[in-house]
Amino acid sequence: MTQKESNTINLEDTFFLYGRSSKYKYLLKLSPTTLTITTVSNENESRSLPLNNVKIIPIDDIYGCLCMKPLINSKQCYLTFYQYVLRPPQGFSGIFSKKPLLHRSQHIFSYGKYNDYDTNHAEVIRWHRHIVQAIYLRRNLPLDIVLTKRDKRALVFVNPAGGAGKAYRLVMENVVSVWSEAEFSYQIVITEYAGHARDYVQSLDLSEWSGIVIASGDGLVYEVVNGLFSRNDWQEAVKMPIGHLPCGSGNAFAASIIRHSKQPIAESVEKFVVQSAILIATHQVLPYDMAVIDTCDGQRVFSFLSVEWAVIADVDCDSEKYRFLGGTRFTVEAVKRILRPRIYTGYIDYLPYDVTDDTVQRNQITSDTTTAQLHHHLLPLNEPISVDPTTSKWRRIEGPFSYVLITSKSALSQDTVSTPQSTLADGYLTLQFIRIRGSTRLNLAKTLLSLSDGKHFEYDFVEWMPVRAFRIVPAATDGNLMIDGEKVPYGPLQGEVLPSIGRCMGKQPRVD
Ligand SMILES: Nc1ncnc2c1ncn2[C@@H]1O[C@H](COP(=O)(O)OP(=O)(O)OP(=O)(O)O)[C@@H](O)[C@H]1O
Repeated sequence: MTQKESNTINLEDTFFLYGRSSKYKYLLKLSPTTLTITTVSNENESRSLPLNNVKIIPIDDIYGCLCMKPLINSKQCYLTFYQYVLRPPQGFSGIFSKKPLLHRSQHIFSYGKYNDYDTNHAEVIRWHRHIVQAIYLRRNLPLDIVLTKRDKRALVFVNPAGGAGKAYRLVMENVVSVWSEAEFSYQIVITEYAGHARDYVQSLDLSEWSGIVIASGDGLVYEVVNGLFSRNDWQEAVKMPIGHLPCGSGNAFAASIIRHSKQPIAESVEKFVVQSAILIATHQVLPYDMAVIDTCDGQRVFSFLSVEWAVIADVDCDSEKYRFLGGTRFTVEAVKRILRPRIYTGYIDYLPYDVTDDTVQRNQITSDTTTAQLHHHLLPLNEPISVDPTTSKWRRIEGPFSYVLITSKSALSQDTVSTPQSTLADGYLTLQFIRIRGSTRLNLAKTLLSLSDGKHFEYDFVEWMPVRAFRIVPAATDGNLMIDGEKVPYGPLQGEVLPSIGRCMGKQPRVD
């Protein structure tokens, strides 16, 4: 926020709380960062003031503000603030848990200082404009977006097949009201077939939209992201901010974005959707890492989440038949896999992450860069990688493995923390694996159970490291390999991190 812009946000006036007796009035003071509400006695009444008569609300906790007309003829006008804030659990739930919960509330104030409605209305409109401006400035959006996208709508893809068919209802019942409170403008497109969103973004006029929101699971995010990369102007297209409403059975992107902001993930599906809707409406534009991946059938795809092999790929892929269970499908399949573990033979080559490797900075993307050129360390997939320590920085891990996961984000679903230390843009991928040693069943059980809070990294049989690039070479000809939860042909597969190449609708953690 520039000094000039923030100086304009300074208002002070007296309001009444809607629906309450007029024994108190409320002095509202707006600054660029806070709204202060001071309760004062109404001069016509001689009442004592309540304790804590000053309430300071950070602008970061206000996600919207609306100006409303009275239903009946009146000179008063109303100003409503919508607030979303972490607070200790209250009432019955507070007995069992002290974990703070996100709470949505509204404050409706009436204003009637002047004798005519029009003057009061003009004053409330002025308050509304300044509050909206304060919320907007707190978002600290990049200048190009402020200059070109301020009044543009977001394009929202809703997948009617997503999340066991619940995506559309989740949006209508939980998102629409929040977005009207936040005055977030959008247009919904309901996807009609698998691949529709991908086709749609390939010919999208980028200048017409402020961002793209996906109301589905990670599958539709993958489609949209890869659709953007397949455009001739992919260099511009991948800068389009992507938001995720977690309406699928796997919602790792939304979970990783919320984890990055250091908010707890709301426990019910509906509240998680509301939490994401509020974050999207008030989002900052954050960069995130991706990976370029070459598969054995000659395809090049772009991953925003993970590469899975061995048990983790089996659970993700083979749980598809339990889609009707929603997120529980992963648990059901995991139990089966622990009881009958499979062994994956082969090896993994990797290039360790080295902070002094500045190839990425030296090779900036220009409008001439093609997606085929979008790597610095990969060889053609059929060319062997030298792992001779005297001549090469690449290293090899020999299998067999029971568990292999490579991630660029922290979450693998809303209740799975695969890589606890990951932020959205670390600049590296995290390779984690379990070699077949000791008791495979017990090790897998401990690992899969600890994924709920990311504590599996504490077991010494779970090995992990940050890598710049990798190549998985399975020895067998059949098995499961998944990219961002999508099955890909089984065979050698390689990838390299693309630091900060994507942009998402997220929030930096609060510094209070
Ligand atoms: N109208 C549609 N009918 C059928 N499939 C669709 C439609 N629109 C999109 N799809 C496809 O649905 C697939 C599943 O979506 P997504 O992953 O987003 O949701 P999900 O419920 O979490 O599923 P999963 O957990 O399997 O990823 C996507 O690959 C997408 O291509």
